[in-house]
Amino acid sequence: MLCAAELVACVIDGSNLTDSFERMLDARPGWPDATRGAVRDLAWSTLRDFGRGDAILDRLLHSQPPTLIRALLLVAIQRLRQRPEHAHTVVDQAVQAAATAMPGLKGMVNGVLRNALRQQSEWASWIGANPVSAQAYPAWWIERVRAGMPEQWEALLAAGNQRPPMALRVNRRRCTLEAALAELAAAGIEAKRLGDATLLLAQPVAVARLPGYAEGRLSVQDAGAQQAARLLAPRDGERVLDACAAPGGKTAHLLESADVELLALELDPRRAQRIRANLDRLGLQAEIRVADCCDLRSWWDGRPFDRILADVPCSASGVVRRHPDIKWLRRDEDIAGFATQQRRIVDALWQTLAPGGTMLYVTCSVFEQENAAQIARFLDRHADAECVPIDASPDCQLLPDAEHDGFYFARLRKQA
Ligand SMILES: C[S@@+](CC[C@H](N)C(=O)[O-])C[C@H]1O[C@@H](n2cnc3c(N)ncnc32)[C@H](O)[C@@H]1O
Repeated sequence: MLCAAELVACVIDGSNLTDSFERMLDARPGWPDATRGAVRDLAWSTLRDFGRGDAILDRLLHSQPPTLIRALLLVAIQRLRQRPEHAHTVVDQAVQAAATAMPGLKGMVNGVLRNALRQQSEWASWIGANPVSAQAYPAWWIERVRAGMPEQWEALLAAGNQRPPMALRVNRRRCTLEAALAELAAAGIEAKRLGDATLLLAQPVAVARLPGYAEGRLSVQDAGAQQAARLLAPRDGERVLDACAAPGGKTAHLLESADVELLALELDPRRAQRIRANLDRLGLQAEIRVADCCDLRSWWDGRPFDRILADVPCSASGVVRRHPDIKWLRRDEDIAGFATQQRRIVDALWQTLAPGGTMLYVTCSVFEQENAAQIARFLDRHADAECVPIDASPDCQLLPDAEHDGFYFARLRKQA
């Protein structure tokens, strides 16, 4: 419980959750999968519950404790809400954790949690008293989604508070879907077919348990993310640019789909290394370059691309259940910053697309400003661009559900 509280405290202090967890794992190489999973589950569930633990604590605390102790109380309250039948164990674990981290505050933690338990029947009304704790999102986020999707906003917010599904992509160069399903079944892993190369697991499992993963027959990739290669639909012999490529999930899928000449660009050198590792595992080849895709002079040789994947940096609001720290770390004004960055990227990349070529614009966002509004402005600026419909619509906004995360896709064709 203390490790989960440390992760929550890192996020409260402004750090990225995934990076903080990776640092924690690096410092504890011997941790078994079960311990990693338990710490992850506790920290991630606590952070998904944005504002709910605070709504309870604010009624019980008379002064602000140090961040780590507040984080510990949030983790304990989340656990108490999830597992009320284990209340005494949860309180004991929280008190022990406090005794280890800040012995002087052990009594306070004990007192607050026992007081909380005595008033458990009030929790629902405390949480329901304001929209932030009721929905478990910051107020600005609720407003943005409500304005953009007046009919779906509540379902959308609720979906972002669930545990995410786990989907796999079968590397069709090395394995068939049927063979992968049979291998999973033999390993006791239940899965169902979602698409030509997509499997959805009944329950998430540790990657190390996946048969064929190390041998490159399978990858872990959300089913929504797998739509990108289907929609860009590269053909053998084409020249393809993956402009924002790391960690390389979609790069690999494009290379599994057709024999293309692919250039993968990535701004962050550390993240770019992950593209190489992914491609090596899957037996795939591409040119990988560390570059700012907007700075054409630094990387473009002037030969146009037939297809471009622009999987641009974004708010990640469509994958918030996988990255719940973004509810805590993002600010409303950040969204305009992402929109500006996205605009620079698509305007630069458009110059490198061949006449008649296709650029797929992708975000994992559910905010209109980064999606449909961004593309409407792009079409205003570029008279030679048109949207190629996706399933009879000009674009496609996938909302997160039990099968996939939230993504936005717009397929743009340059006039020949
Ligand atoms: C949404 S992620 C890409 C995910 C990736 N396509 C995949 O499916 O695995 C966006 C990536 O773009 C990179 N990026 C951001 N700005 C960039 C730029 N100007 N040029 C190249 N890469 C950039 C980020 O570092 C990040 O790795």
